[in-house]
Amino acid sequence: KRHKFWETQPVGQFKDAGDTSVPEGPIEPPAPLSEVKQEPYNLPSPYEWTTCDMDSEGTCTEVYNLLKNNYVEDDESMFRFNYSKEFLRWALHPPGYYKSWHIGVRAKASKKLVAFITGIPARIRVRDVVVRMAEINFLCVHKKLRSKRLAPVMIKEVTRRVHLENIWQAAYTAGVVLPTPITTCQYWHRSLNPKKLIDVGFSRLGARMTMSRTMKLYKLPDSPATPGFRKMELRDVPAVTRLLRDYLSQFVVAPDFDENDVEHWLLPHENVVDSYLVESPKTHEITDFCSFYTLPSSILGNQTYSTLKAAYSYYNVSSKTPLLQLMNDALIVAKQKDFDVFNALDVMQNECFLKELKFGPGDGQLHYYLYNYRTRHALKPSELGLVLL
Ligand SMILES: CCOC(=O)c1cnc2ccc(OC)cc2c1SCCC#N
Repeated sequence: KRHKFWETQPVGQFKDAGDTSVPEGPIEPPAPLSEVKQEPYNLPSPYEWTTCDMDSEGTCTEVYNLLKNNYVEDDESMFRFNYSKEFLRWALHPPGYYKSWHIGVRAKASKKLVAFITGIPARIRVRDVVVRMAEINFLCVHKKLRSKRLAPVMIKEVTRRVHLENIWQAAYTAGVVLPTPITTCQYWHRSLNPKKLIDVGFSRLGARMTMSRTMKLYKLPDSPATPGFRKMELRDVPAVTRLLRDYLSQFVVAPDFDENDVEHWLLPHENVVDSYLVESPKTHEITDFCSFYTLPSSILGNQTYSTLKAAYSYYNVSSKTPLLQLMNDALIVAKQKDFDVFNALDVMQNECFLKELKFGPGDGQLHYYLYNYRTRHALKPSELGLVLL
């Protein structure tokens, strides 16, 4: 398949596949900042660059509406992601973020926001090397402006602004295959509200199954089973950071979270991220942790329902409580919070609970990519310890 743009970029090229003679690491060296293009790339004449201040209520609403109406849909156009404003502010304002990396494109005449792309800084470890990277996300071009080749110039512009901060690597995901995935993950879905998922046409009644039999199959207890299972609080940040850093050290690619990162990414934030831990009733030691983020989707073309309330597995650590039991408690609290479905990728050790907790495999795949960084060979999903929003 021709990738006119990606064949010009420092990413693993399909033609080099299998060539393990090249060492793991950057594909191109950093350039002196004086050699980085100082002015923005040219857009087609009707359009102009804009920097989106997500702390501005008006701008945040414009970004929210652009994504709500034009962002990623599943292959059957049953759902479209509907990231909330609160979630977008959380996702784009981690410690050390750059407003200049929240890039919009406006139509000069109407001043309407017609496209968006973002970066946030992150420290990502690849094997034993911690690399400063940009996590690229929320690339969105208005439906009416597709195939105008806006995406390549937006990717070049965010890359330029990342280079200006002396960062030369990036991480991103896509539902499509580009040169060249470091790994390919599978989505899995655990019904919490099976009747709604059947009514919207996502799930189907199993053979010889009634609706009431199906609802019983997915029924969960009213409260978590693990003694000492409770919401995470600010005072838990140091202990959760230690627990998470130890746990993530087993994976080939994982974030290098410090306490500031844990406070931002994992402290409960209503309608954005929920996190729980197990504090041993006896020793008061924090032994386990689980978390999920809130990402609703618009349900397209359904008379009865307009929104799917979906929870997405985030970072989970089990050191004393079996991961199966910990994740069943996560399902229980997600159901208590009226989520319709609990989604998880087959990354980290998730495989060990997916089938047993009645997750079903999705038909979508998620490909993970690194920019300007070659890994010796592709990873298995179980070697990946990174969840991007
Ligand atoms: C019921 C299970 O499917 C989803 O939760 C869902 C919801 N919204 C989407 C919007 C765009 C979309 O585009 C790929 C997929 C979905 C999906 S399935 C893949 C995400 C997961 N898990």
